[in-house]
Amino acid sequence: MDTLLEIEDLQTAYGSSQVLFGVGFSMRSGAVATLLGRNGMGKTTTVRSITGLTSPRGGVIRFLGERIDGMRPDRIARMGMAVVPEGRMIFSSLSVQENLLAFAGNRCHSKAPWTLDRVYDLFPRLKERARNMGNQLSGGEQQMLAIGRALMTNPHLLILDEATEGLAPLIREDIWQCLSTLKAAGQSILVIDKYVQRLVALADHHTILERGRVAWHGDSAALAAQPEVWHRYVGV
Ligand SMILES: Nc1ncnc2c1ncn2[C@@H]1O[C@H](COP(=O)(O)OP(=O)(O)OP(=O)(O)O)[C@@H](O)[C@H]1O
Repeated sequence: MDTLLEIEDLQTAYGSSQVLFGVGFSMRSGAVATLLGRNGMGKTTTVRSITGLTSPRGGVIRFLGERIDGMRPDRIARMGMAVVPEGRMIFSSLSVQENLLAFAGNRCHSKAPWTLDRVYDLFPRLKERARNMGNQLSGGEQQMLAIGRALMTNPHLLILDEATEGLAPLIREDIWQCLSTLKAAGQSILVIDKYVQRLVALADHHTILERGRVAWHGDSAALAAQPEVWHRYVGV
């Protein structure tokens, strides 16, 4: 499998406050990777650095073999990176269907691209709600819509930042199931979340951040075998 994302020695700051101190990890195409760590450890800042929302002060980020550190967020998105951000950010005054169509495209030139019908197959609930406005949806439905909308861009890499935050356990399980389906279909996914036990079953590779540095990285078998690592760095 090809390397999809490579991060080396990432240094990111907000003004004079440095948050990332040499973060590095890489992801292969088709893999599901996680970024784990307690609140405030730098996960969202890492995502903001990768997606171009916050320019890193130092380090290298390569996506599809091309350097993207310092590149504008819209250009990075057009290369085939889609983020489901914390807070979902769906358009409340557009219908479900309009939200899904707003960013439709085939950025990874897939032979079997995501379409409205395929998204509705993945999330039948969205089909039932197709004509409802974004602000009429439950939290779980909004999350499904945010994921569906990201898929409609046919991204090489899908990034979910705290996608299950605030969701009821059953709805959260729906989201995990959806990610399993996407993984089986070969979608590369970077997941930021705190449900280590569930992520060990879903993902291939994990990077744990502690105060802006990589505290641990390894595969699911290694993480499953070291629950003390979860307790120490993720607090579960
Ligand atoms: N816009 C900002 N300006 C200044 N400091 C910030 C900003 N955003 C985040 N920080 C600080 O950077 C550090 C890392 O935050 P970040 O959001 O990356 O952590 P996180 O691991 O994603 O945590 P959470 O799960 O709480 O979002 C924290 O100390 C936070 O207070």
